[in-house]
Amino acid sequence: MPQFAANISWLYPDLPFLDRIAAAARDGFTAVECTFPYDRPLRVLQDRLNEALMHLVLMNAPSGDWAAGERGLASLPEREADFRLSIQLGADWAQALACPRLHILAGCPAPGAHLATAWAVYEERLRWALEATQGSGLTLMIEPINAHDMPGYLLTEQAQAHAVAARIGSPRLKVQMDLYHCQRTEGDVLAQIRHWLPTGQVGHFQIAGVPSRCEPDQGELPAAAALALIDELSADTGWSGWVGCEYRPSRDAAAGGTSAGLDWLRPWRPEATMNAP
Ligand SMILES: O=C(O)C(=O)[C@@H](O)CO
Ligand SMILES: [Mg+2]
Repeated sequence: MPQFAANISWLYPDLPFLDRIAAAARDGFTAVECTFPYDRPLRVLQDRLNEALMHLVLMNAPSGDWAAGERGLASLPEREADFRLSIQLGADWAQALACPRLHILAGCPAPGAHLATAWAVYEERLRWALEATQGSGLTLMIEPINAHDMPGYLLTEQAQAHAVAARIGSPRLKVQMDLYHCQRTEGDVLAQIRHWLPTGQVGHFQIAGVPSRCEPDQGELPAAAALALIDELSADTGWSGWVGCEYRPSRDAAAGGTSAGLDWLRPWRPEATMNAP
């Protein structure tokens, strides 16, 4: 059975960030993931995770000036010092929160930038990050992201990410396969899962409906078939990661919010005590 993590940067939007951990626990989740936890007190975050008996399974390293349009620093030649600091800070927080996976966003090279240089910088920075976090137990993640949501983002296709991971060749560098981005960019998501999961280079899945990015069963993503395939291939290959629920709930609080929209998850968690009726 796939294991599911609630992405608390996206789910439970009607609650304060820290309260989303307990809300996810009430809905039967045993793990959460998030994007950027850095503006909350670390100690409070630790306490909330412990109180809810919740694992944090994925977070992002700081990714530059988001408000100014930056989406990671890893491929930006002029941001080397800031990139290194972001990895050190991200790794420190991940370790303090017992989070085993740290996503490093590739970044959006400036319009007109020399792309071959951006790719070379990206690989060199990932190698540096692996070296810098050696002994931490952290797995570093790279995620192809679709160009509708993140115009200009360097890493858009599964094959690009897997080629980078294969060239670097570290068991601590894995691909974060977000089925929403994959379906929007490349389509044929079942064939993509069948192709890439057995490589051993997929370290985490994420899921959302396409194209709305709402509940996974809304829209064109074959969510149930994708999860069944992950289940089947996990049994064949021994893959045992998480599926992050990274979507924008379609129901507002008056209509039951995130919890009421979790019906799509019910077949996969028969043992869980889910709030949704
Ligand atoms: O946008 C996504 O998809 C993610 O997984 C984020 O972590 C990128 O910020
Ligand atoms: Mg994602």
